[in-house]
Amino acid sequence: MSRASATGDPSGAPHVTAAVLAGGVGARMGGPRPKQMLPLAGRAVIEHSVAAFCDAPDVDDVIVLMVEDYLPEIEKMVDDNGLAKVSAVLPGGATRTATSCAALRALDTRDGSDLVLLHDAARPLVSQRVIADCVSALAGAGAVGVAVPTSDTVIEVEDDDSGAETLRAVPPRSSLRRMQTPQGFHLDVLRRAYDRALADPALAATDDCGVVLGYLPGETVRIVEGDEANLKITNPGDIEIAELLLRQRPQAKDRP
Ligand SMILES: Nc1ccn([C@@H]2O[C@H](COP(=O)(O)OP(=O)(O)OP(=O)(O)O)[C@@H](O)[C@H]2O)c(=O)n1
Ligand SMILES: C[C@](O)(CO)[C@H](O)COP(=O)(O)O
Repeated sequence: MSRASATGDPSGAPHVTAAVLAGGVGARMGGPRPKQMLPLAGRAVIEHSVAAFCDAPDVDDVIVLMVEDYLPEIEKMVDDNGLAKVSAVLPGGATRTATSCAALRALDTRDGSDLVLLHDAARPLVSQRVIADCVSALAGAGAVGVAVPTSDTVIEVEDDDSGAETLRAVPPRSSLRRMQTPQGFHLDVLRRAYDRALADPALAATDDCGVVLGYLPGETVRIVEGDEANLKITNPGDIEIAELLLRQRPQAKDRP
């Protein structure tokens, strides 16, 4: 697999774009504003997410896909905070999948050998280790997911004839993981997967690695170790948990 750069990087490393997906309204969180705009330790949730990729040495530029009404606020956030790697702030789509497609469209003119990392804006605690591991793993795979083991037993359920939920299956826990983001791709791989997925009227994806698995069956999706702290702000109370996790994290100046 070639790592040659279409962008003329003298090191030969491919160009890496991070796309921060922030097109959701945060229905489960509730409240007047999307959850990615909530304050977390003095910054908006989305600012933590964007800053993490701006700080990542492997990442060349960052695009942000945001709920349309909030685009001016995000542009101001980028300017006010010197988030200089942000190259575009664009509208997201009506579903997460549509927002991933909007990110792909924004990268239409890029070379297929470029790399893209798709990340939930709602995961503000993503670490530099996870970002670096995701990029490194793309040297050996067309797609990379980030996942953690599950300490709970995960079950499958179904409704019985009366509509009551019942247990259908208990898959072996040792092979189960909980998927996180970022998820990384060679751009040509993600393009081919979505070309096929969008032609399928039954498309129902909850993440982008799943689209590659489902529509490009021959493509390896490597899984690298995620981080329990890389939680997805989803429900009321999650901001408070993220605040606690952030307090435990060593400050940049104290890191070895
Ligand atoms: N139309 C959408 C829906 C979701 N997302 C993004 O995908 C990530 C994960 O989605 P989720 O946690 O489901 O966010 P929401 O859709 O905002 O939440 P909810 O389902 O509770 O409305 C979030 O960063 C969210 O902003 C997106 O970019 N575009
Ligand atoms: C992509 C994801 O974060 C992986 O765990 C998750 O599937 C997003 O789901 P959501 O319902 O859009 O939050």
